[in-house]
Amino acid sequence: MYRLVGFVRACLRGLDVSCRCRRTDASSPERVVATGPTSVFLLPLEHPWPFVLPRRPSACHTNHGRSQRHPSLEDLASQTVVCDVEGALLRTSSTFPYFMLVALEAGGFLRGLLLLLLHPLISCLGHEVGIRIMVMVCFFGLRKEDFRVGRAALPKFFLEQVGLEGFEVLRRGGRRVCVSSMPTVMVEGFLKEYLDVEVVLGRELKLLGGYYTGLMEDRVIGFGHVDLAHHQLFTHCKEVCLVGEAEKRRWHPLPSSQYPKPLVFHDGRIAFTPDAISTLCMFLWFPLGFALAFARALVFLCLPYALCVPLLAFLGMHSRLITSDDKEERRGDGSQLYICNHRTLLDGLYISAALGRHLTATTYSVSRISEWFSPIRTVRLTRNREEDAARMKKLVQEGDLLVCPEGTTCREPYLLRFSQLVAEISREVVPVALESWVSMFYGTSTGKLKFLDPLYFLMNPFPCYEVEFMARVATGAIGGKECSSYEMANHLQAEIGTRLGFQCTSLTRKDKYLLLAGNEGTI
Ligand SMILES: O=P(O)(O)OC[C@H](O)CO
Repeated sequence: MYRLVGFVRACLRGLDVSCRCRRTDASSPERVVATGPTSVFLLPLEHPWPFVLPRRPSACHTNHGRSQRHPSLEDLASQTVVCDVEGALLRTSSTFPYFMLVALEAGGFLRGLLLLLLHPLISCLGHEVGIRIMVMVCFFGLRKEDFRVGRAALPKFFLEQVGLEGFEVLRRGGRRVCVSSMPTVMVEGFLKEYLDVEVVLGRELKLLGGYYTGLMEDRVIGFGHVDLAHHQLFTHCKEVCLVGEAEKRRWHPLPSSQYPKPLVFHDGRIAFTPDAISTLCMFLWFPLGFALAFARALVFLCLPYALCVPLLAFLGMHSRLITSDDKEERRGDGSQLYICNHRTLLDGLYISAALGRHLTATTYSVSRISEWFSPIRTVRLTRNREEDAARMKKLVQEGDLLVCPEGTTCREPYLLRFSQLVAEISREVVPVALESWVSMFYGTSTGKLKFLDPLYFLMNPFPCYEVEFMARVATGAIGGKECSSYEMANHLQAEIGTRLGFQCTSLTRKDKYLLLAGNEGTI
C-alpha cells in the first residue's frame, strides 16, 4: 500500500527525482551555468568584505581574481554572506513551482491553469520576461492584506528545496543577506522566519488601492544589466563561490531536523511541488478525483462500518489498525473517553470505523456544512472551560466520546499542547495515536472554505490513515503517584508523541492561527 503511495508521490515529483538521479562531471563546463538575470541591484553591504554566492558566476569568474569553487568556511562568523536564493541556496533554480503555488493558493485553480498554459511560452522567453509574466498572472488583482501564502504555504516548499551544502555556508555567516529575483513577499517569510536571514532583497510589487497590479517596481539602483550588477557586487567581495546547476543537483536536501526553526505549521491545499508536469497531472486528475470523492463520501455516509472499510479500501482509501492483543481498550462499555492527536476532520470517522460503532466527537471550528454531513454525532465546544467540562462530562456518560485535546489539526510530526480538560472529565481515557498521509491535497485549512476540507482529503488518489489504540490510562495518577490534570495532559501528549515519534510542543491553536491566518482561530 505505502509503496503505491510512494510511487504516486514520486510521480508527482517526477521532475525532481530525475534531476537528483542525474550525474554530471563536476569538472565539466556545465558546472557554471547562467540562470538568467537577477533583479537585485541594491546591496546594503555594511561589512566591508561580504562573502558572495552568486547565481551567475561566469562573467565574474573571468574578471575576478578571487573566485573559487568552494568557500573557506573558517572565519565566516565575522563576515557577511550574500547568497542568491534560487542560484545558490535552493537545489533547483526554477521558480515556476513557487509562482504556481501563489497562483493556486492565493488566486485559485483557474489562475493556476492560466499559468500552466503559459508555461511553454515562459520557458522560451528570457528569465526576466518570464518572471514578469508570472508575477502578472499570479499577483494581478490580489489584495495585499489578504496575501498570506508567503508565510503560510511557501516556506514548506522552499525548505524542502534548500541544499544542505549551500545552507552550511549561509548559516556560518555573521550576517546573512539573501537576494532573489522573486517578489520579496514570496521569499521573505521563509528566509527570515525559518533560516534566520537578516536582510532579504527581492522584487517589490506595485500596488493600487491596496491591490497588486501585477507589475514590479523598477530597480532601486539600476546598473543596466545583471552581469554588470554582479561585477559591481563582486568588487566588494573578499571571496566568491561559484555554484553551477550540475553541482547543485548533487547537493543533499537540508534535513528537517537541521531547520534553524522547526516547520510546525503550514497552510494551503497543495501537497506536492507543483512543477509543470505535476500540475498538469493534478488538473487531469480533477474529474476523476471529484467523482471518487463523491463515491467515497457516499460509502462513508450510507454503509455500515463492516462494509464501508473494505469498500473504501477498494476505492483507494487505505487504513491500518494497530491494537493490542486483548482489544480491551476497543471493547469499552459504551461510555469510554477516547483522545487522539488531530490530523484531519476525518479522525473521528476512522476511529469509529476501527471501533465498529459510532461515537460522539467534540468540535470547535468545524463548518456547519461538515457537521450536517457528518455520519457521526458532533458537539460544539465553546472554549469556556466550565461549560465545556460540564458538556463533555455529560456526553461521556451518554456514550463513547472522542476529544482531540490539541483543539486543532497539525500536519507535521508535532503535537500541540493538550487541554487539561481531558484529564478532568473521566477517570480513565484510551489514547489513540493517528497518522495520515496525502499526496495531492491537504484536507485541512485555516481559511474561510473549511467546509471543503473533507472533499479535498477524499480527492487524494490514495489517502492513508493509521489508527493505533493505546493502553487505557487512569487519569488520577502517573506511575502510582497522584498527579494534577496539567501533568496528566502532558503525560498523555508524551505517550502519544512517543508512540508516533512526534515531537511534543507547547504550541496552541492560537499560535497556529496567528501565524497562518492572522487571527486567533476563534469563530
Ligand atoms: O480546522 P482546525 O484544524 O482548526 O480543527 C478543526 C477541529 O476539528 C476543531 O474542532
